[in-house]
Amino acid sequence: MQRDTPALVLASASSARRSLLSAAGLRFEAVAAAVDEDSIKESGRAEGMPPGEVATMLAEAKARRVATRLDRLAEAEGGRAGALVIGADQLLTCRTDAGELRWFDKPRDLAEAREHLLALRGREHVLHTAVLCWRDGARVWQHLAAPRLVMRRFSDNFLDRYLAEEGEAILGCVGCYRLEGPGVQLFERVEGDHAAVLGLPLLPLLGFLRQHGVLEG
Ligand SMILES: Nc1nc2c(ncn2[C@@H]2O[C@H](COP(=O)(O)OP(=O)(O)OP(=O)(O)O)[C@@H](O)[C@H]2O)c(=O)[nH]1
Repeated sequence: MQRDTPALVLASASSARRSLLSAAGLRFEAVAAAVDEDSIKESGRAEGMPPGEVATMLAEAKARRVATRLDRLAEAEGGRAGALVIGADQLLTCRTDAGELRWFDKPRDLAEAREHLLALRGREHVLHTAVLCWRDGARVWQHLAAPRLVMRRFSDNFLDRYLAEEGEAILGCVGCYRLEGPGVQLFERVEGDHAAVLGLPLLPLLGFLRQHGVLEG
């Protein structure tokens, strides 16, 4: 079980990430990171960075932003800084008929979710899922997973029913699905760790937390 060590913080507003850590029995604080993800993504893409590197850069920006804020607060109150902060990010890419690599963000509304799902139908996409730990002003660990998922050629009627059933719940999901829910019906094949699909490569993270003394071996 977790020892009384420096606080563990998840720099994320993602409910799936929070649920995964809580279900694993970890005690932590969740603090949303106010970073401008779009501009970081655009500059990474403009420099020709691969999606996994952009996801890692975003995960680090989130962890660093929250860690800096918490350390400043702790110092201002004469408390102890040095929380271990977890950052994560997930990017979706899919190759188009023309062979281009299209990057997908979370959908802004259900109409855009429909457009995304039609573009992903019958194809393989990759979820570039980065997780990173930050402490005392430095990156202390990182991991990148890249699960590959193949959507079946579901019918338009199925898609209409799916969107009506799931509704806004999928707007917080980069692929417009919750694999742990009805979203699983979209798929022909899923290769990779389930937790990584949901947004947090949990097993490698738990391994680091044990090695770092946050969890007992
Ligand atoms: N419940 C669920 N969520 C998923 C699934 N696949 C992707 N996601 C979510 O899609 C989101 C990916 O967007 P990100 O930008 O990485 O994270 P976010 O939701 O904006 O949250 P922050 O970490 O605060 O940036 C994450 O919240 C993932 O948990 C899934 O199958 N199920």
